[in-house]
Amino acid sequence: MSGFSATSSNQSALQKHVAFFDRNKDGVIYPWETFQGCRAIGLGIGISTLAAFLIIMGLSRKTRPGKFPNLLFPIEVQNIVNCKHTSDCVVYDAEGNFDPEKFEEMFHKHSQANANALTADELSGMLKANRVPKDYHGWIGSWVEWKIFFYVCKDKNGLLQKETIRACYTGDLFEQMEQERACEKKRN
Ligand code: HEM
Ligand SMILES: [Ca+2]
Repeated sequence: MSGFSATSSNQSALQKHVAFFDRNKDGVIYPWETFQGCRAIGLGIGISTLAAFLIIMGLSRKTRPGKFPNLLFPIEVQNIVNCKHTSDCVVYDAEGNFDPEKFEEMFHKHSQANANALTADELSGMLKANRVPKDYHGWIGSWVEWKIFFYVCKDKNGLLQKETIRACYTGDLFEQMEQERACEKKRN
């Protein structure tokens, strides 16, 4: 354990974004917790398994600088900022805080059909515009994050709403989705 409470109020937005996947709130995210978190927000078994493997194997080492590799692939929530990549939207600053100005700028630049939502085409355009030349790792990272996000969170008109995107950045979204799913299950 990292000695860090995953629920502390001085967490950065990026720490909150990932803390949802730390199911037992001990500050460390294991592959099975990523799987459970993905299932809790409604992803299928196949994609949740794939996400758990890819995220954990890609990010674990970066959050454990100087530590011996661990085959359980733990991700330390405290150090998640080390996993930031390039070719992103720069809405998370270098410390992993949410930058409201950059968020508005992103919408200003890329939402055309609707002021408060992105279409699939606008999203693709944004990903292309963010690409730093030859930064293939960053291209893939951004593509996977945004395409899964769009697929899971688009509304019935095929739009990704601005407030949904804001909640993804601030770390509230996954919690909301889990609660909504739980309510739906109760109703049915
Ligand atoms: C299905 C679940 C998830 C979705 C849909 C998702 C989606 C996103 C999106 C849309 C961004 C913004 C990227 C940008 O600004 O261009 C982001 C950022 C990020 N996410 Fe997630 N995420 C998920 C789960 C996770 C998990 C489990 C982790 C790690 C434990 C993680 C780590 C990160 C990091 C490190 C960033 C910052 C990237 C950067 O600024 O360079 N995400 N995510
Ligand atoms: Ca944990």
